[in-house]
Formats: sequence, C-alpha cells, structure tokens
Amino acid sequence: MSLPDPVEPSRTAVPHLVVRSHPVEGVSAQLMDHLPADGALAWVRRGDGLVGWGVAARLEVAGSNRFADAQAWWKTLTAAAVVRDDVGAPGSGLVCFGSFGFTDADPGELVVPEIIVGRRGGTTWVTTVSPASSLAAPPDLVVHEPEPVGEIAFADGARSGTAWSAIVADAVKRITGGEVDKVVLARDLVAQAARPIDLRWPLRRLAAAYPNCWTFSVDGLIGATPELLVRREKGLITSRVLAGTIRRTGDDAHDLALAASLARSSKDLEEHEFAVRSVADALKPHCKSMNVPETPFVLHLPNVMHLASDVAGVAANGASALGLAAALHPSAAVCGTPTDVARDLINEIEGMSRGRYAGPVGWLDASGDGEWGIALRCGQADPRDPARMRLFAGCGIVAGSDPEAELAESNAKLVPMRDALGD
Ligand SMILES: C=C(O[C@H]1C=CC=C(C(=O)O)[C@@H]1O)C(=O)O
Repeated sequence: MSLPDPVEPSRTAVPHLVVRSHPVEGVSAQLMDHLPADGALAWVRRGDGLVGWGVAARLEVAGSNRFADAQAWWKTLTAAAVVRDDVGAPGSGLVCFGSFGFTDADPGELVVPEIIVGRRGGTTWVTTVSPASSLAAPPDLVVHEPEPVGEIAFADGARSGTAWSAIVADAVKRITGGEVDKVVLARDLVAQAARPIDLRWPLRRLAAAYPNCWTFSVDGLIGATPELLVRREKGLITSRVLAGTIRRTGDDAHDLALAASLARSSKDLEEHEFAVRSVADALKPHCKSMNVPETPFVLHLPNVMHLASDVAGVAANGASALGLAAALHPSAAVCGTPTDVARDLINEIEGMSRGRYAGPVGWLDASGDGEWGIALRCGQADPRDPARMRLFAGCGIVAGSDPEAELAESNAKLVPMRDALGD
C-alpha cells in the first residue's frame, strides 16, 4: 500500500495562537451537553474531562513518522502561542485532541479546538483559542439537545460472524504451530440509520452508561474505552492494561462467580500477561521506577468484565504523553506477541482496515502532559454518509481460545455502541 507523503512539520506554517483559560461558576450541566452539532471533541470520564469544538489548528498525519511529525508540529505550535491560564489544572491552557490510525497507513490527526470546556474536581473552566489577529470572546455555555438516532439497522461489515470465527480458528492453529504467541483479531459491523446520526446522542449515552470508561470523540470516531494506554501528569506515568474478558449475565451473584473464574482462568491470565509485559517493556526506558502489579484485578463494566492491571512509573525523561503513546502502540492488548509477527498476521487474515479503531485517542497539553486511551468500544462515522457508522470489536487470541466463545465476546464488546445508538 502506498503511504501519503509525510508532512514536514518544520516547514508547515503554524498559526500564532492566543489562548486564555478562565474558571466559570454556576455551570452544572454535563460537559457533553454543551457540544454543538458539528465537530464534537470529547474526552470525559465520571463527569470530568474536556470537550471542545471549532478548529483553531489541525494537522493530519500518516506514515511511519506520524507520531514524530505530530510531536514536532505541536512543539512548534505551542512555542508560538501566547497563553494566559488562570486555572492551572491538567487540561487547562493550550490543549489539542488527537487520534491516530492503527497502522501507519491509516490517517490520524491532532486538532486544536477554538473552544474547550474542562472540568476537574468541581472546577469548570473555558479555554478560548484564536489567531492573534482576531481574539475570540468567551462563549455562552448553552445546553443543546441532541437528535435521537431513530431507526437503525446493523449488518455484518467485512465478514459475517461465522466467517470471522473461522479466521479465529485459523489463528489458533497458527499459534499452536508456534508462529505467534498471541494475536488480536477484530471484526466490524455497519450501522445504518434513516437520517444523519447526531453523534452527541450516542456520546451522552456512552458517558452515562460507562462512567468508568473514557468517552471520546475525535473527527467522527466515538466510543467509551475502558483502556488507558497512557497518562502523563506532573512526572507520573500510568497505564491501565486490559486483556482477558468474560461476558456479564446481568445476574449479580452469577457475575461474581464468573469474575472469580476469570481471575483463575489460565487462558485469560496468559493473554493478560502478554499485554502487561508489552506495556512494561515499552515504558521501562522512560521510567526511573515502575510498579507492575503481579496479579490483575477484575474490572466490572456493564457488559463485560476484564482482567486489568494499573502500571505506574516515575518519568525519567521528557517524553510527552504522545511520545509515550507512540512507544506503547500497538500494545499486545490490540495487536499481539511478538508485535511484528502479530501485526503481519492481522494484515494477512483480518480482512478489513481498522482505520483508527485500536489506535491511540486522547489529548495533549503544552507541557507534554495528557491522556491517551486505546480507541475500543467505538464507531467511526462514515465521512461520505452521515447516517452510517462502522462499529468495531476485537479479541485476544491465544492457544486456548475457542472461536465460538471469541465471537460471543466480540458481540458483547459491540453492545456499548449498539445500545448507545438505540432509542
Ligand atoms: C480489542 C479489544 O479489546 C481488548 C481490550 C480488552 C480485552 C481484550 C480481550 O480480552 O480480548 C482485548 O485485548 C476490543 O474491545 O475491541
């Protein structure tokens, strides 16, 4: 596949931006409620986070230097900006949102909104970003009502469930044959509505139904991910690693028994160990000290339960949150082990383009702090048909995987987006 010409950030003119963050009182609506219909940007968890709209600056990136190009552009842009930050919270001041493709060939972007509304621990603020030539006035924080999606139909994407199970069976054979230790295989569904989908409708529902996840929206990619690839905040680096899944039944007592069986399942523990190792190995050069839990805990979500490990470290160098995300991507939670072999196998047998599914999505500030999740439990709006979205889900495959069980697991992982698009 031929890659788009790489951008040359040093030669790309960046705008000189004027940025002002100030606290606002008496704002009680959810952050998402303030989003206008177009260009919604969001990163929200348990009511805190950032939403934004408008485009003050934007960079599209693809190719093998995409993370470095994005980083260089951001450095130049932040160096040229004049910032007055009266809030001083993580996420105040100049911030960009971003999302990156799973592969180098899938385009991604960084976008600096014109307006950002942030909230953290009871403090709400507004950031305005504008070119020095035309200073922006602070916006009125209006509450908008999104349009319900209405009638919607779901159909197989690149492959039927049965065809996908056959690919999983093939992968299991190749794992037992010694070709690869673990590979993550994904499938897609196509959601077709009768009218253009107002992305704020599913976004609000995801944020309400999955408060422990990070609900995100960047350039038509929306979802609620339970997996934090990396957070860098004031010298502390953290990552929530997930791998190993069991579906919930809705019966609490039964689910508790299932959680206990997940915590003992050698197949899931093996799958999890690959993911934790890949994250710990990638973060090691960037940390002075690290805490890698020996045993995962069980993360309970409304649809599934995951084996989860929170890895933490003290930053050893100036690598930004985006630089760390670049070092971590693709982790074994979305690609496999060994990475290169798993990536080639995905390319060979998965039979679809992932686009920005399973890529890093998040935000970055001028100091290099920020949060990047893995774009999971998500859908991509079709830029050519606003009534259409592609939904994605994938499963880690190891020697002990059962293709039928993996298909059921992938269906459970599609539930958040399917429900969010429903009435
Ligand atoms: C690839 C996905 O999930 C990953 C994250 C958590 C658990 C996973 C698993 O148990 O297979 C996957 O590695 C997805 O949701 O599309």
